[in-house]
Amino acid sequence: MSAPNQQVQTESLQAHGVSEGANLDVAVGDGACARPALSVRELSWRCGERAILSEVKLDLPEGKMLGIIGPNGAGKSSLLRCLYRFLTPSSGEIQLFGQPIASLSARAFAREVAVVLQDTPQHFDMTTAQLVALGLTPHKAAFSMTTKADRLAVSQALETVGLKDRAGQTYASLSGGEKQRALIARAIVQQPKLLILDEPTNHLDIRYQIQILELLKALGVTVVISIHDLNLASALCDQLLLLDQGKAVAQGSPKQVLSEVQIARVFGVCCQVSPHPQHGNPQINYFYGYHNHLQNSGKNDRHSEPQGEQPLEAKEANHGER
Ligand SMILES: Nc1ncnc2c1ncn2[C@@H]1O[C@H](COP(=O)(O)OP(=O)(O)OP(=O)(O)O)[C@@H](O)[C@H]1O
Repeated sequence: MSAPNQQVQTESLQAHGVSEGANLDVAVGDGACARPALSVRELSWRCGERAILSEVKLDLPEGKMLGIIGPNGAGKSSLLRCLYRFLTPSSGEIQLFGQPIASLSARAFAREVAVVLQDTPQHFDMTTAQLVALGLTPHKAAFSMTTKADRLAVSQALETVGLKDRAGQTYASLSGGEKQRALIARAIVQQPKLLILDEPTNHLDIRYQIQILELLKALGVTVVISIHDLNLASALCDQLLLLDQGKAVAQGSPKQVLSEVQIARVFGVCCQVSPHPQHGNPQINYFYGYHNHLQNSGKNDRHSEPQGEQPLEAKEANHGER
């Protein structure tokens, strides 16, 4: 299938320094790889009587990017909080390169795992460079001096996220998107084996959403992100884990997870899924005004089996193009 705006798209990519051949590098593999970096076994977390996460399982190969997707309240942040040890699971186990994370000291864990959260830290009087340099802390002895190599690492990380000219500006005065990129630079400096990011594309304009996710992929470390934009997740994540009411209802490659039926069932929206003209992974086009239709037909009854059918009006809207 040829995209009508392919020429424009190619020019736009070239304008951002991406060669035409490199476009195809965005294509996502099936995630099959020998060594699981992260293993989650029957992970459950309860808050009082309420089960927030129920028996979640996953294996993520080294160097791959996993996107955790699901509706509001599905348990995405709770799962991430278990992964970075803010929450202690009620049952189950998390292993990093075969070692239970619960057995690692705080310092060893900080060397292995970097976290970028939605809530920005309160380092109001720090410069951006000072904030990024905090990422070096787990690798340095107490009271040790800042070295030339440290300064170079900070400078390179700032350049990578496009903030080199903000190095001396206070972190507090950065825009929302600049703050987000500064936190990612801090995580890069930390040189983790596992990078966990809670909605890293929040606050970012579309150029930086794409750029930051491509950057995270290019780092070559194992990455786990929670993300709401299903098209972005489809384009750039190697694997997806779809959570619904604390349960993993689908996992695998974007092609395996992002079906019209699954999206209707879990998110209660009607859509058309077709291969993206560039990378071939699912591209989702949402239909508007069908929420009530789905409710009336029971097709977003999350406890019933999917019907595999779109409302008639949605089919008509497809104009037989599928
Ligand atoms: N400490 C807590 N105490 C009580 N309930 C909690 C706690 N933490 C999370 N929850 C509940 O668990 C559910 C899952 O929350 P979580 O933040 O993990 O969802 P999410 O998928 O990240 O949602 P969103 O997309 O809205 O960010 C929510 O209903 C939330 O209210």
